[in-house]
Amino acid sequence: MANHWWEIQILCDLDLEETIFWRLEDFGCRGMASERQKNDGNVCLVKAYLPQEQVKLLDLAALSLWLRQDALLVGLEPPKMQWHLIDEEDWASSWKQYWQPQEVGDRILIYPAWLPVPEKSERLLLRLDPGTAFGTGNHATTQLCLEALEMRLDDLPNSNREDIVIADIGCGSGILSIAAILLGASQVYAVDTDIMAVNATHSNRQLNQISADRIIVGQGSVLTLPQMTQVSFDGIACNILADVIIQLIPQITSVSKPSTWGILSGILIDQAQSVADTLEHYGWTVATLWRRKEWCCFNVRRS
Ligand SMILES: C[S@@+](CC[C@H](N)C(=O)[O-])C[C@H]1O[C@@H](n2cnc3c(N)ncnc32)[C@H](O)[C@@H]1O
Repeated sequence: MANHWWEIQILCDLDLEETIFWRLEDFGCRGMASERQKNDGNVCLVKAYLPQEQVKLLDLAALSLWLRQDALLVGLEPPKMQWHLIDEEDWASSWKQYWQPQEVGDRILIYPAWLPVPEKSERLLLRLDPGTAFGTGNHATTQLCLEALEMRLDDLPNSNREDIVIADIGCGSGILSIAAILLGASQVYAVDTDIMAVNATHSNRQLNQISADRIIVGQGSVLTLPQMTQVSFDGIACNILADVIIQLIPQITSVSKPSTWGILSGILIDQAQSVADTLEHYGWTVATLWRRKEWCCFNVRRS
């Protein structure tokens, strides 16, 4: 049976675009795009997609109500929202039209797999077909991780970088694993509880012509890592939600060594304190906290 996706279409005042993106992200949408209307530059059409089984009709109606309230609160015309089901194939092609190459940080260019590879690029080309897995590089939480990885790895001399082994917990499309290799890390062990993410990471590794012994992927979570390797991790990247990260901190601690650093993202600013408290309890120091929109990313190290 074909998988179906909700396509949500929202016609709104341009000033509401940012708030609507925020709501849609929070709602769990994967793949969002916005287009200015040709006949009125102050109006845009936002489209967002999510798997059918993820929400019920009632949830969509509630979302529509929130959007209405958000608009009324700031004195703007309420947006017009409609939704319908589309086949997975249509979802993939609708969404692919909108996803464009994107520069992240100083060195990386995320590049959709279906576009022809540019002959020359001053940036590291990270080719990606996320399929249904999370991790296109559009999301603030992923961008924060990519920038943090760049900073961590660029700070090291080349000779040291070649020995760096990283764990990518919740690898999604494999975007962080691939970025780490492009930035010079030696090996990445990537895990995700979702088999679709594991498959996406495998195929994106191949797409980027990275050998299978440099990105090793497994289905599972932190405690799967010691079954995959005896090597200790120099760095850990984990972009999941705060509640999950808090639960995983003891396990993350158990697979790290005294010099391990960590990049933890997917944390809403309101939840930062409870993550920081748990980290401190397990002997981690928050070196820096980076913010983008309502999200933050912790750069941590063992005390
Ligand atoms: C927000 S996505 C991050 C994807 C990618 N790493 C990125 O930065 O864009 C979170 C991923 O974590 C996975 N996940 C959720 N809970 C997990 C857990 N307890 N252990 C491992 N992976 C988990 C999800 O399946 C999802 O693919």
